[in-house]
Amino acid sequence: MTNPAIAANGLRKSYGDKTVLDGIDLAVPEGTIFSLLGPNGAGKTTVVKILSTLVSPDPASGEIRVGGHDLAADPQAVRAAIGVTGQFSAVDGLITGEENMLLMADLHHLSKREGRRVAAELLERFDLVEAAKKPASTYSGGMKRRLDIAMTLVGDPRIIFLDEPTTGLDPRSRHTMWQIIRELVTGGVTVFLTTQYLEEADELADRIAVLHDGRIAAEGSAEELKRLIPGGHVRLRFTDPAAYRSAASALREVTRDDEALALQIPSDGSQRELRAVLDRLDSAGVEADELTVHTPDLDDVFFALTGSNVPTQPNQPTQPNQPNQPKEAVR
Ligand SMILES: Nc1ncnc2c1ncn2[C@@H]1O[C@H](COP(=O)(O)OP(=O)(O)OP(=O)(O)O)[C@@H](O)[C@H]1O
Repeated sequence: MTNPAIAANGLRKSYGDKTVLDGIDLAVPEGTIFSLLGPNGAGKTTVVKILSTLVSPDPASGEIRVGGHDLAADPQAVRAAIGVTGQFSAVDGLITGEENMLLMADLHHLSKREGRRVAAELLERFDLVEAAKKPASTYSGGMKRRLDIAMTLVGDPRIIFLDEPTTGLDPRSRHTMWQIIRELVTGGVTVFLTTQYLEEADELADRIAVLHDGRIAAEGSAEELKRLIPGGHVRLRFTDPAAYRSAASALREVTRDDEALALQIPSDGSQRELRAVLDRLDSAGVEADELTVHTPDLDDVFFALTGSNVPTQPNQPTQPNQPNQPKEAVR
């Protein structure tokens, strides 16, 4: 990587005797989306605050460069290169969306005329023209996030930190936000995205780092991370204990769950492997009551790496308008 947008070595941060970041290395190429993934309290916001100069890293940290500038030596240059949105939003609810934008333009020392031009263009781009004259406190969650990003773009940053940009949004707003993020990157911006949602990282990120216990537990593309863990499996469930026992002895390499009367067989989910399983069941004269094919996803990676499930959200983006499906229990 010749010129990473963000490069951090041995990033450390403790509060009192609590170590939040225990020496993490990050390298984010320009014009890519990097996702820092971790559950509540993992330290994602702390990383964003450090990289955006809001909080100092511990002195024992190594070199940190953002936008080519040394964070410790030239924080001012770092601030000029970046935009930050998220949990510590800059939106002022008491004034209108347009006034928020103009205030931002003032902060960036744009002339009145240029400020109005940029504000109008961004309000249009983020579908906020109709709401522009209304107080931001009346905006929906999705509109506030869009206004927040629009305000960040007033300064034309090359690197944008998005701290959990879709937490609490409904599926439609979440998809809009994903589209906005993709467009930012198409325009050459580097996005540093924190999220608790595996699906979001899978959907957007070129590279994903899993933060766990103050360290990066794994890093790679979604595909690389999925390859880190054992392959998929077929799960068979029975209601008749005798059928369950016959199937267990007829099949090879089964993992038994005697309580649930369920069998798990390693499988790549291919037609050939499925047929082999079904042929063996047929030969044994047993029929499963339920058959499910499970291919590994980022959830499995997260589980394998951290031993805990990530929280799911009320409406999963892949199944808009449907209740959340329970995660498969057998692993
Ligand atoms: N100023 C502070 N003083 C003391 N502890 C802090 C401070 N800021 C953060 N922490 C602690 O550091 C840990 C990481 O917090 P952080 O906000 O970075 O997590 P996070 O991964 O962003 O979680 P969330 O998804 O809840 O925002 C938490 O245990 C938090 O309590």
